[in-house]
Amino acid sequence: MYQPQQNLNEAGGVRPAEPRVLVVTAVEAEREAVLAGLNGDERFDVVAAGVGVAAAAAGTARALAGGGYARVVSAGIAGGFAGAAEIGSLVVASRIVAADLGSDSPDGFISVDELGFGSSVIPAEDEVSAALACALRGAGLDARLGPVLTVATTTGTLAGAQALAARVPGAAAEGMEGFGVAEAARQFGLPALELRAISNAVGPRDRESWKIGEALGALRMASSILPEVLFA
Ligand SMILES: O=C(O)c1cccc(C(=O)CC[C@H]2O[C@@H](n3cnc4c(=O)[nH]cnc43)[C@H](O)[C@@H]2O)c1
Repeated sequence: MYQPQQNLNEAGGVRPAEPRVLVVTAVEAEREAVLAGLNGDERFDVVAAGVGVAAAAAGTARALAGGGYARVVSAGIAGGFAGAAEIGSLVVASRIVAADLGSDSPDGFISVDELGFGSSVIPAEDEVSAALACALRGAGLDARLGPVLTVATTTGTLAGAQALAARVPGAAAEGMEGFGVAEAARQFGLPALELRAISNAVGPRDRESWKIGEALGALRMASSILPEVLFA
């Protein structure tokens, strides 16, 4: 994984002194889509930290340890919940929810919050996330604010999708990294937002229906809007 050195860019040149934005994706294809959208904007560092919340948190913390950042963005593809986010659309997180962080029981899921062991929700609806959703729509993109769930296992059944939608009212999208990125940012005292491009429907596993290329295209388009919003 590329480890940005705060004072030098990838070509070895001196970086701009202004606070920077760290964008964290899971895989290289997502990182390349974001970089294409940013079109060489050196105020951003983009790292592919790996799939899943542990890799996301560790990779984010590793990058932030170098200092110099003002904000963190978790970006990538995601599943969309029926009626909330269609394939090819974009979701900006109003809340970043660790939706399976807790305990199972005969009476159903018990969240870590209910267990008294911490919080599974990181609020993300601030003026910046709202401005991003607005700017995306202003650019003609299908974008909305909504809760983005982080799970350890991609949902693969209708019952699973229904259980998550009942657990998190208004759930818009499901990914596997956002809570890890946002928690690492929180521990560094930095704001975080999550931007997801929808590649598939959350529900019965149907690999053939995934539209990863379309979602990566939407992610690239959305990334081109980030500078005007994050450095307004
Ligand atoms: O089940 C499969 O065959 C399959 C094929 C390709 C990719 C997957 C993933 O689980 C990708 C996980 C990866 O992409 C994000 N993502 C995209 N859609 C979803 C989703 O519906 N639920 C959770 N995560 C999703 C995620 O952030 C990972 O980085 C499976």
